[in-house]
Amino acid sequence: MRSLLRLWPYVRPVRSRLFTAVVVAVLASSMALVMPIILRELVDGPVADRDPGGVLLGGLILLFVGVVEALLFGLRRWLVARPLAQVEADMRADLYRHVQRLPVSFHDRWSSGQLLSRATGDLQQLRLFLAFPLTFLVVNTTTIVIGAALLLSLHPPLALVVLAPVLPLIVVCTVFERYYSVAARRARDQIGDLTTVVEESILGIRIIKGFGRHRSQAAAFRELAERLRDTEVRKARLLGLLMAVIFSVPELFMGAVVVLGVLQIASGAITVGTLLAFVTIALALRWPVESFGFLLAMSNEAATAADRYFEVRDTRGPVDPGAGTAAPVDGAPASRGRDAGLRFEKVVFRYPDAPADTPPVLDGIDLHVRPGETMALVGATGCGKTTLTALVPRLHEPTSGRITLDGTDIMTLPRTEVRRRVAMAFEEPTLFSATVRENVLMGAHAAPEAGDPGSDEPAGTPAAGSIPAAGSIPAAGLEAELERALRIGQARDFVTALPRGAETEVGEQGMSLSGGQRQRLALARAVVGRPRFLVLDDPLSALDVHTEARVEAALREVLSGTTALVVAHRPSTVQLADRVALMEEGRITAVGTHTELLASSAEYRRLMTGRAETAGTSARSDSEEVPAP
Ligand SMILES: Nc1ncnc2c1ncn2[C@@H]1O[C@H](COP(=O)(O)OP(=O)(O)OP(=O)(O)O)[C@@H](O)[C@H]1O
Repeated sequence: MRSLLRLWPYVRPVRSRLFTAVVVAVLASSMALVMPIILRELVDGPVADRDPGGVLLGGLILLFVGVVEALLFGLRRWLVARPLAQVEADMRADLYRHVQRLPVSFHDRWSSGQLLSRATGDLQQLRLFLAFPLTFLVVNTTTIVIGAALLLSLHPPLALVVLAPVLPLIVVCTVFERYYSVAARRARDQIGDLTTVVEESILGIRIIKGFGRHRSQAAAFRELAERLRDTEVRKARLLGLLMAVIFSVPELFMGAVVVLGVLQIASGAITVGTLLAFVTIALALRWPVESFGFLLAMSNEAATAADRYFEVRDTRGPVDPGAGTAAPVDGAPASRGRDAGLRFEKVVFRYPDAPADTPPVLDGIDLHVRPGETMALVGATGCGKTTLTALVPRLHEPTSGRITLDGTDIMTLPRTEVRRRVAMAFEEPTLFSATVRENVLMGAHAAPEAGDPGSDEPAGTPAAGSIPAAGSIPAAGLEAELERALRIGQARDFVTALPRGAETEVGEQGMSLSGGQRQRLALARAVVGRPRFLVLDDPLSALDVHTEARVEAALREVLSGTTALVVAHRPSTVQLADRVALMEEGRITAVGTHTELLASSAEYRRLMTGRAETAGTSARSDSEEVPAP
């Protein structure tokens, strides 16, 4: 009940329709109880008196009552269909919005399948509950109470026999509820796990095919599907048991009533019409009683679905201390002092779910990227480079220490403002199923929405397929900016060659493009808004040498006007930087120019030359041949 009561804020706007629908359903059900009374009058009156006119009239009245019952049930459906579809849509929209705002650490923990199943199956279950069990639990209880009162008024001793199983049935239902809710929760979680496997297999179909893993993948799927099947069978068994009790026990008592009733007629205590009315009312109560089994089961499923839905909704992102504060105006005095640029001060970071006794991923990072400077971040794989870059746009937040943009602590700025100032391109270039233009212009953020201070997402981030907002660039300049960004990403040629140019849809995750093409669009997206700060996580890794050289040449133009932190694995990318920071096991161990570090750091020499040798590109990257930036 507690779980289901939480639906009230969504149900409130449609409460009058829902209430009307319940009243209409009660009226419709009462029609079924009126019929036996008419029947009694018919049998004891016109039928006993052999009056054909009376029988015809009685028949017509019965027909009329039946038609009214059908119309009322139809009206009930009409009343609830649209409002409840709206409730489902509102809940889904709220869930989507909430999930979009939750921090990256939440998404690291939650599988996509669990989120998908909550946004689809669980919400459908809730709509079904509001449309059906909620109404009929009320309607059937009312019908049973009215029916019981009618039976008691017709013949109290027989009525007590019919109603005798009510108490034992309530006990059985309570026990059932306890077991069924456990199985229902397990089934819904297993559906979430299964959805994750299906989603992963579809997204990773190339890898599965490439490695011939379809059999093992199918086996993994089958195992999960069988587990779900077992849980569903358990649910069916529990429901079957309940239904067997609910169906058979009243039936036995019905049999007893018929025998006792016939004896009563024989002794002249009641009329045939009274017994007929009695039995017909008792039979009319059969469905309300029998339906309690599956109504309870559906309510249980709905309570589980509500729990799962609110589990996500109750997850709070970290509070945004900067939310609501006015962001300092760009170019304010602080930005011109010694604090200008991007500065890390004693930054320590540990992933939220990391065991407490493990060392932090970043341990006391002190680094200053001066305004207009490009700093390359070089380090062995897994040393924490990506993690460090993710802290700048506040995808994660430092465990301790601080990061400043032009002297302002990013924790005092609203997230939307941080992300307006900082643009990113990741090694894995994610595109959305939208056009090239929409994907690239995503990087042009709109001004933060009023009343949206705590959002984890920039206000201008569009949903996949929607038209992005581009607030900081005037509409007239948008075309030119798109052209410029595509030119820097060396993407103009291939975009022009696409069937509809920049208006071409790139398909789900941009899979219709090559890895290098996706990377170039992601780079264009990062530079499109002329960001003040640019964070690039090895953004050229998928490009061939010639394209990489062309992109680098164009990128120099952008980098000269921005403060940039660039994760570099290759000497050629290092060439873009003014200085290089060497990272080892979560610490910055050296900072200097490429030449200085080559001369002073054995680890740096190893990374620059060793990488080249294993990659077989020693001619390009041998330390002697890599020109100092
Ligand atoms: N979401 C996460 N949760 C927990 N630990 C993580 C998470 N992401 C990364 N790590 C751990 O943090 C460490 C640093 O990872 P990170 O991706 O920052 O390294 P990197 O230097 O960028 O590596 P690469 O050069 O291979 O991209 C690794 O040990 C990794 O296992």
